[in-house]
Amino acid sequence: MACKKEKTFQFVIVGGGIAGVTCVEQLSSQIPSAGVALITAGPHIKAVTNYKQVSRTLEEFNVEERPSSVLEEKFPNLTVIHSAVKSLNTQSHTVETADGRVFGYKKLCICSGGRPKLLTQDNPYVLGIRDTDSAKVFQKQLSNAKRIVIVGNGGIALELVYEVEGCEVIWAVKDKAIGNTFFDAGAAQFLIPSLESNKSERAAPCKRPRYTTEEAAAAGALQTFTADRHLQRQGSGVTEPGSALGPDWHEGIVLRGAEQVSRRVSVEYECEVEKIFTSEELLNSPQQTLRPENGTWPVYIQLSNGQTFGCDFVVSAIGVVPNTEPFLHGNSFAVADDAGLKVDDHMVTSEPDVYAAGDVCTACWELSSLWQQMRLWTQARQMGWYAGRCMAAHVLSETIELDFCFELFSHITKFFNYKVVLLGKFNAQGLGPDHELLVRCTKGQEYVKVVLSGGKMVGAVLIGETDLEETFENLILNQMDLTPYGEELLNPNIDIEDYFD
Ligand SMILES: Cc1cc2nc3c(=O)[nH]c(=O)nc-3n(C[C@H](O)[C@H](O)[C@H](O)COP(=O)(O)OP(=O)(O)OC[C@H]3O[C@@H](n4cnc5c(N)ncnc54)[C@H](O)[C@@H]3O)c2cc1C
Ligand SMILES: NC(=O)C1=CN([C@@H]2O[C@H](COP(=O)(O)OP(=O)(O)OC[C@H]3O[C@@H](n4cnc5c(N)ncnc54)[C@H](OP(=O)(O)O)[C@@H]3O)[C@@H](O)[C@H]2O)C=CC1
Repeated sequence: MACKKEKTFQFVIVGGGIAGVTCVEQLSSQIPSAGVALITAGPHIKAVTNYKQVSRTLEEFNVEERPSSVLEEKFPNLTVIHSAVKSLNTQSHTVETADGRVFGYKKLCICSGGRPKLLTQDNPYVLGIRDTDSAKVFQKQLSNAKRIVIVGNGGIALELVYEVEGCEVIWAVKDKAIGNTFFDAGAAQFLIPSLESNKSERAAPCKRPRYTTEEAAAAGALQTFTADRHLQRQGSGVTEPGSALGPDWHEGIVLRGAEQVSRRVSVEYECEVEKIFTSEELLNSPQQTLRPENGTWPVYIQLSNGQTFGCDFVVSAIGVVPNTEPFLHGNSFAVADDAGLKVDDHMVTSEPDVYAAGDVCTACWELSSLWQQMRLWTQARQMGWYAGRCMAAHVLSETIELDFCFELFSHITKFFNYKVVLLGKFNAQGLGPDHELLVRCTKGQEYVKVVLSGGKMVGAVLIGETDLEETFENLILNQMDLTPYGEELLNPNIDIEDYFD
């Protein structure tokens, strides 16, 4: 880094996604006189709008892309620099941008997000979806496609298989059930019928009826309850990167292929990708598993279950890799197994005066037994906000404790047009055999799962308009012994909110 330092800022934040922007906002409001620079590779920044605290830990908000001038007008001490950081020298406390400028910092926060993991690199027929540009490329290619293969079993795959129309979708998952990142097999079973119906045919998920006996009987719901509702106690065991998209990213864009069909999804379970190849490679290969249409598709994908599918393109939805390049070179950052920058309970990396937040970092403090990191919008906002507070506190020589939002994992989202709330150890993560599950399910309406450990509630999955999130959040947070209530906990004829008031 031979160039001359242009300016030194008290705080430099790298990345204009939710983590970076929230960090900037927090710092700028807490210490308005401090010089803050936001260095970001993308042309826009992300802004949280319509923020709503749903309960103690659950939050909902929209995210908008905005010109950075909006932020600069709001915070006069902020300078936004639109260029990628190409190198960082933690010894001299400087960063160099792709356009050759060098800036000094007193404290730096890396919020450079992540990029999609790709099944193969540099294959034009394998797409990852991350930012607005990659979503546009996907949309354009889809408009001419008759068949696509989606690989992966997490958030993006769940959204795409439901949203894509006018195109046959082959969904390759490596598990026995769909949506393994968010659900167990029971929830997957509940959701699968939504995939089999046309989007236009499916009933809008209804608001949860209150289950008083009279109302249920009057509405004919009692019959539904006895026929379809199952209350079970189960045994245990069960280019320049832009900012990541987020909630409802697909709502403003048409995801339609070239066919007249509405939705046609077939799921290939328990398989991984063995090979991806072009029609020429296929025709030159001696393999025997050819299908009649072979040679007519631009790309082929061979799965470990012996099936080979031709398609217009493959979507690689297999998770994200933290964007740590090129920051690592020449520095000695401690990096976690998932390639994220390790941060402690003050969001500090292993390098002095360097913090990190959002998808790029890996939480390495002693985690609460009810919280885990997932690379989500909400956590990016919470980490960016908390990193800003920690940076300010360190400059002001104040002490700061780990924020309450890291006590309990909570996430609200929507899959297959159902509201989905995840709390705590919703999939009994890390609990071993020492837990039990209570499940209540009404076909087409709601799926409620509670995870109990030692008689206490430690997690829950709520699908549909259950209205249970606040009560369950309280039960998880207060760790009340629920043994005396047993299965009554999910009895639909008991208003649980009143029960625990
Ligand atoms: C398709 C899709 C749908 C999603 N849906 C949801 C959802 O419904 N709910 C949810 O909670 N989460 C969702 N997520 C996840 C969520 O979007 C991310 O967890 C979150 O946006 C991460 O925020 P971030 O600020 O850490 O990173 P990003 O948003 O990725 O921002 C990183 C920023 O860093 C910049 N940058 C990168 N490298 C450099 C560099 N070298 N120099 C300077 N700047 C750099 C980028 O330009 C960008 O501005 C979704 C993600 C995707 C891809
Ligand atoms: N509504 C929401 O909350 C949404 C959130 N997101 C977020 O956006 C980010 C990107 O989403 P996405 O890409 O779906 O990532 P996710 O992490 O959600 O899911 C990745 C999926 O791919 C599987 N996988 C990993 N490697 C392979 C492989 N080689 N072959 C086949 N499958 C593999 C993973 O299995 P395993 O877990 O066993 O490794 C997992 O099921 C995530 O952070 C996600 O949380 C995205 C969309 C919606």
